[in-house]
Amino acid sequence: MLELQNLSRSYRGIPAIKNVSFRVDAGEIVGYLGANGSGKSTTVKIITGLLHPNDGQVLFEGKSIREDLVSFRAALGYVPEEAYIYTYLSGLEYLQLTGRLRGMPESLIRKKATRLLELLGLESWRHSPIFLYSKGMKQRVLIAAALMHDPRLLVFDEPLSGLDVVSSRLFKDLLQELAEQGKAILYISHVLEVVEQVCNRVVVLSRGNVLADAPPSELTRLMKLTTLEGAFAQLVQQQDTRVVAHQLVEIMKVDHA
Ligand SMILES: Nc1ncnc2c1ncn2[C@@H]1O[C@H](COP(=O)(O)OP(=O)(O)OP(=O)(O)O)[C@@H](O)[C@H]1O
Repeated sequence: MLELQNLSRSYRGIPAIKNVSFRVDAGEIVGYLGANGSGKSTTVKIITGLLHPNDGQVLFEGKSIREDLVSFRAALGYVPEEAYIYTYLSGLEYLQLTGRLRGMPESLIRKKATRLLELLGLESWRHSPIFLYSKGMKQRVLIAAALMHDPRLLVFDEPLSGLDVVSSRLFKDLLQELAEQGKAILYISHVLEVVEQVCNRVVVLSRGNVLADAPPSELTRLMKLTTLEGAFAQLVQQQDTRVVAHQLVEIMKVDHA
C-alpha cells in the first residue's frame, strides 16, 4: 500500500536520511525506530507531503503521492508528535473542523465526532476549549481526528505520549483492530515494549540509514537477545547508559562533597 523508494533528504548539505526504502502493506503495523535525530520526523514529513525528498519517491497504492496529493491526504490519517491544535476550539469543534476540511457531510461529522469523543472518554469535555485539556486528552482528540474520515493509511508519531495506562491499553487494542480492518499503519515510537507487542515488522533507522527491516521476534532471535530493546541498543550502538548515568551523578556532586 505505502512504499518508500530510496528516499534521501539533506538539510543545508547535511544528510538527514539516505536511501530509505521500506513498505507498509494493508493490515500491517510497521514500527519505525531510531535514536533522536536519526531521521524519523524527516521521513514522516516526506510521507505526509510536507517536505520534498532530494531523491526517491513515496508511492501509495502504486502511484507517487506527488501526482495527486489531495487524494493521498484523503486516504491518510496522521497523529503528529506534537499537538499543534487550535486550542481555543472545543474538542467537538476541532473534530467538526477536521471533518469539514475532509469534505464530509455535516450529519456524518456530528454523529462520528460525538461518538468518537464519547468512546475516548471525552464526552463531558466536548464543549470545553482544548487549552483546558491535559496532554493525554489532547492526544486523544488528535487520535479521534485521525479516525474521522476512515483513512486507509494511518501514521502515528509517538502517540502514547501523555496517555495514561487505560488509554494506552485502549490505543494498543485500537491499533490491532485497525490492522484487522485492513488499514496500513506506520507507528513511530521510542516505547519499545509496545512496539514489540504490536508491530508485525520494525524498520530500524540509524543516522539516516535503514539498518534492519524485520519482525521484532526475528531481530531478537538473529541477534541472540531476549528483547527488542536489547537488539535496538546493539544495532544503533547506543552508549552504556549505566556508565553515563553514573558519570552524570558524579559531575552533579562536584563541589558539593
Ligand atoms: N529543519 C531542519 N534544518 C536543519 N537540520 C534539520 C532540520 N530538521 C531536522 N534536521 C536534522 O536532521 C537530522 C534528522 O532529524 P529528525 O528530526 O528527522 O530526527 P528524528 O529521528 O525525528 O529525531 P527525534 O527522535 O529527536 O524526534 C538531525 O540531525 C536534525 O538535526
